[in-house]
Amino acid sequence: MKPSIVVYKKQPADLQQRLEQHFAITQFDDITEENRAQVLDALQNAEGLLGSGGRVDKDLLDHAPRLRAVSTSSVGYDNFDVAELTRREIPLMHTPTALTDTVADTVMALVLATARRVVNLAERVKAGEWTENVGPDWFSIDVHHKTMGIVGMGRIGLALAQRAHFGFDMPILYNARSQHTEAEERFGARKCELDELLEKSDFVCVLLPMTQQTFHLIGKEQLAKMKSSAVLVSAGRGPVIDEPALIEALKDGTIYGAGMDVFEKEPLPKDSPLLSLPNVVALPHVGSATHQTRYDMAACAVDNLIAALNGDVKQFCVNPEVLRK
Ligand SMILES: NC(=O)C1=CN([C@@H]2O[C@H](COP(=O)(O)OP(=O)(O)OC[C@H]3O[C@@H](n4cnc5c(N)ncnc54)[C@H](OP(=O)(O)O)[C@@H]3O)[C@@H](O)[C@H]2O)C=CC1
Ligand SMILES: O=CC(=O)O
Repeated sequence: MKPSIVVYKKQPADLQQRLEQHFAITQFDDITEENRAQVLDALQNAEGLLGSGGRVDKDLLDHAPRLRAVSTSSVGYDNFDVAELTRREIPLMHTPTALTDTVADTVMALVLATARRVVNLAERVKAGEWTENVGPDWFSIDVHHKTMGIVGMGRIGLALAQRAHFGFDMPILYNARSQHTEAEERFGARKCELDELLEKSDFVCVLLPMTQQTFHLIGKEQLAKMKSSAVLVSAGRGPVIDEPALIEALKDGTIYGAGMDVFEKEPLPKDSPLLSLPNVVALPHVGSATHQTRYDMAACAVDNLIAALNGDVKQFCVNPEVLRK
C-alpha cells in the first residue's frame, strides 16, 4: 500500500502525477482556520506532509501520530515548530537554492523602484500630471556607486552582493553572525556591526529569517541611525522590522523611503498607512514568485518528501540531527 500524505498546496500537474505514483494523497489548497478540522482529520493517517504557508504547530502534530517527514515549498520555516518536529524525530525539508537568484532580483528591483521612484512617478504619469518638462519635484536618487548594506549575508544576501558589486559598482557592508569570506573576496564586502551598517549605508537590505533574535531587530532606534537619504528594503520576514516605527520614520523624513516585500501582517491590511505613503513600494510577498522559480521550488519540495519518506535525505534538511538517530 502506498503511504498516505497530506498536501496543502496546489501542485503543477506533472508533479501531482509524480506524487500520485508514490503516495495516496489527501489534497487541500492551504491550512486555514476554516479547513483546519478536516486537515487534522486527514493527518491521523498521514506519513508525509507537503505544502507551504500554513502554521504547523504542536497541536497539529499531535493529530499526526504516523508522520515521518514534512516538506515545505519555501526556504523560510518560521511557521513550523522545528523543536517539536525534532523532538518527534521528524525531518523538515525546505527549498533553499531554487529561489536565491529570483529573490535577489526582486530585492534589486525594490532598491531601484524605491530610489528612482518608479511606481510613484509612473502613477503620476498615468494620472495626467506630466504636462511640461519635469522639474526637481520628479527627481530621485542614484543607486550606482552608493553603499549597499546587507543585513543577513546568507544565500540571498550573497546573490544581492553580486548584483550590487558587478551591476552597480556599489561598496558593500554586511552584518551577519559569522564572517562570509566569499562575499568579501568576490564582491569586496566588509563585515561590520549593525549600527555602523545603518549609519553608513545608502541602502539597507534586510534579508534575515524570523527568529526570536531577529524579531523587531530594526526599530525606532535603528531607523534613527540611518541617513535621511537612505532606503530600507525588507524582504526577509515582516516582523524583523517594527512596522509602526518604520511608518513614523517614513512620515517624518527620518529615512527617504522603503521597499517592502514582507510585512508584519500578510496580506497587508487595506488600511495600512504604508499604502498611502508615496515613498513606499509595497509588493505582495513575491520575492520568489516567477513561474519558473515557483515550479522549481515545488519540484524540489516533492523530491525532498520522496527522499525523506524513503530514508534517503542527502540535502535540504532543516533539522539534520534527526537523521543521525
Ligand atoms: N521575500 C521572499 O519572498 C522571501 C523571503 N525569504 C526570507 O529570507 C530569509 C533568508 O534566506 P536565505 O538567504 O536563503 O537564508 P540563509 O540562512 O542563507 O541566510 C540567513 C542569514 O541571516 C543571518 N542571520 C540569522 N540570524 C541572525 C541574527 N540574529 N543576526 C544577524 N544575522 C543573522 C545569517 O547569519 P550567519 O550567516 O552568520 O548564520 C545568514 O547570513 C529566509 O529565512 C526567509 O525568511 C526567503 C525567500 C523568499
Ligand atoms: O518567503 C518565502 C520563502 O521561501 O521563505
